[in-house]
Amino acid sequence: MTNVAVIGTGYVGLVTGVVLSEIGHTVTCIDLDEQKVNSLKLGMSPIYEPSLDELMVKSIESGRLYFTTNHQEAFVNARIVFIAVGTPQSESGAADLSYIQQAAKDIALKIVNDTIIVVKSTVPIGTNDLVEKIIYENLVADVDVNVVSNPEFLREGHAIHDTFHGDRIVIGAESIEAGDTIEQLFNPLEIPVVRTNRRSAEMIKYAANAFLATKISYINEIANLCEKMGANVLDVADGMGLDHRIGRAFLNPGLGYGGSCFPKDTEAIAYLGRQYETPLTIVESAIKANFHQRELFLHKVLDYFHGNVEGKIIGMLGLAFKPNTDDLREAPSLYLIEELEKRGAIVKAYDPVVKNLKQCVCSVQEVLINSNAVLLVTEWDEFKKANIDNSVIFDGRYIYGK
Ligand SMILES: NC(=O)c1ccc[n+]([C@@H]2O[C@H](COP(=O)([O-])OP(=O)(O)OC[C@H]3O[C@@H](n4cnc5c(N)ncnc54)[C@H](O)[C@@H]3O)[C@@H](O)[C@H]2O)c1
Ligand SMILES: O=c1ccn([C@@H]2O[C@H](COP(=O)(O)OP(=O)(O)O[C@H]3O[C@H](CO)[C@@H](O)[C@H](O)[C@H]3O)[C@@H](O)[C@H]2O)c(=O)[nH]1
Repeated sequence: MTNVAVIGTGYVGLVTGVVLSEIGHTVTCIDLDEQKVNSLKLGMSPIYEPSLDELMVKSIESGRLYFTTNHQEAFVNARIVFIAVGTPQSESGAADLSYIQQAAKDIALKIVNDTIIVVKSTVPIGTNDLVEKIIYENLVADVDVNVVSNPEFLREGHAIHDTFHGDRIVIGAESIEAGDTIEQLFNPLEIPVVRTNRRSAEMIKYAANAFLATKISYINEIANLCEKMGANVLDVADGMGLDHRIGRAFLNPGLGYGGSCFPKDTEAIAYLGRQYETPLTIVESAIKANFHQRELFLHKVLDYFHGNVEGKIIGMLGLAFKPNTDDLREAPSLYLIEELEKRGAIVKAYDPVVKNLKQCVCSVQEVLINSNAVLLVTEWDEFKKANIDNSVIFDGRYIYGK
């Protein structure tokens, strides 16, 4: 079993650390955020993710999972160091690599063993090369370093399940031995492994996310046409999805995609296309269609009130960008709240997990009572069972039947 360090304890770093320790490795997770590390040490996860807390506590108690803010402490025994820091969108649309660059410098200054560095963050093609360069330029100890790309495919809300039962593990390595070591690390998971060079591995991640985002934008445009033509998009999606070449997954129409990945990753790959003068016109269109979908929904609501929502009470069911998470990054709810309040509406919202916005109320019932209209924004199971009979509902996720 191997001694591993993980830099970054967000969705990806924390889940990676917990799962690696669950399959027998000894893992130390590092984060700069002291408050986060203190709560993690007590077995409290800062994010809402089904079964994460239980597994985390189990691993801490078994003595195979540690947390620290001190890189040196984490690296002293580590043979493998994962980088799982954020790669947010910068103003140009490109991925902001400043956290990655800082992590590479931290590694260079503080590792003391021959180490394999695994880049798990979603990064533009060529970033693993950059990480290797930064490390070798700043390396203090006389040690060997290999950099391996291992993009992550987990979904929020299913993170633990996806890590144990992923469709594939992608390992992009220039050194066969380093790639073999990472493959062995994941061996107990018994998930099919795809071996490539580093640049292909980096591309697989962006190409997969952009494809899924495009699939969503595609069905959303079909849904808009269905509405005008008397077709039922859910029947259409079922009929299309039974063709195994298409598949039913990611054909759920609605308000479009949000979250911390699709919006920024589609922008980042589109940016690369422009940078390398190979425009990704399909992805560019998917991005535009996604934004249009939110606008269209907003305009349906405004039209219902003849363009004037001043003083109207608008109820909102769901705030998180999707069910089973508390993540609000790029959530359509935030766009809708801003646009409606700007026009003088009073928004009251209920989400089973997100409780910290000033619009939050305590129950579905509270949303339904007295609202002039109700917007279904996140398809939590709880809302599927709610009695909505007497309300004007704008169903942003097509959950209320065909
Ligand atoms: N969230 C997802 O579902 C998901 C899935 C697959 C891939 N990804 C990718 O994985 C990466 C991480 O995403 P996330 O959602 O886990 O990020 P996050 O923003 O939730 O967490 C990143 C963490 O890294 C810490 N950090 C930053 N720089 C550091 C440093 N130098 N040393 C120690 N800690 C540092 C931050 O304090 C933060 O806690 C991104 O590239 C993202 O695109 C995310
Ligand atoms: O048929 C669908 C499926 C999803 N969505 C929306 O798409 C967004 C993303 O959903 P999902 O993919 O389930 O969640 P994420 O946690 O963002 O996961 C995506 O992004 C991660 C980060 O890169 C990847 O690791 C995952 O494989 C990829 O699915 C959400 O707003 C969903 O509401 C739809 O509108 N229709």
